[in-house]
Amino acid sequence: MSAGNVILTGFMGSGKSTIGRILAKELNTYFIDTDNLIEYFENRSIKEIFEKEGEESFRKKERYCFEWIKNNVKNTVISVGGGFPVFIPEIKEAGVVIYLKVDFDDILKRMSEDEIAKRPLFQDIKKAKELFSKRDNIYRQLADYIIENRDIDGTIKKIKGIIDAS
Ligand SMILES: Nc1ncnc2c1ncn2[C@@H]1O[C@H](COP(=O)(O)OP(=O)(O)OP(=O)(O)O)[C@@H](O)[C@H]1O
Ligand SMILES: O=C(O)C1=C[C@@H](O)[C@@H](O)[C@H](O)C1
Ligand SMILES: [Mg+2]
Repeated sequence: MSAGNVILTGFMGSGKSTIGRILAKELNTYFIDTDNLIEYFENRSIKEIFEKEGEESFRKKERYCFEWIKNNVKNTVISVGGGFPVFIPEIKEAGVVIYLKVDFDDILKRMSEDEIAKRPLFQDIKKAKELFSKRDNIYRQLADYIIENRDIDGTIKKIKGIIDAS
């Protein structure tokens, strides 16, 4: 990867973690997932953080993560949490931002019950859908590139094209 970091954004279940991990391997570079990083630093799950301390506290931890990444991380594929760009609109300062846009119904089809259980803001499907609609605009505005409704291979191919051209 020639330039700095590649940052994947999008709603819960849009594939940021899955795609990011594969992409980093294929590019032979580093991979960071902010949700995993927070769980590692805290030695507990996001679900537990939300339950014990609430969302606001989680967002502070994301902010800390962002500052750390901005100051210390280069040439890395970074998958951020679904709300990360919403609460940290300066996200572009840390790299090229790619929004993985997937329709809500497709997200629902691909998420298992176990995966839904790990996501505190996905417990009520109606509320999750409203959140999805509210956030789409924000993701779009903060993205350098948008990739819509592709399978895993197609998404990775597109991202590689973006990296090669930049
Ligand atoms: N392009 C894709 N096509 C089909 N299924 C996918 C695709 N990308 C990811 N998946 C599947 O969707 C599920 C959720 O993906 P993933 O955990 O990567 O989402 P995420 O964007 O990181 O979500 P979160 O913001 O909650 O961390 C996984 O089971 C994954 O295998
Ligand atoms: O969309 C969100 O706000 C979230 C998405 C997940 O990746 C986690 O960061 C957490 O569950 C919150
Ligand atoms: Mg993820």
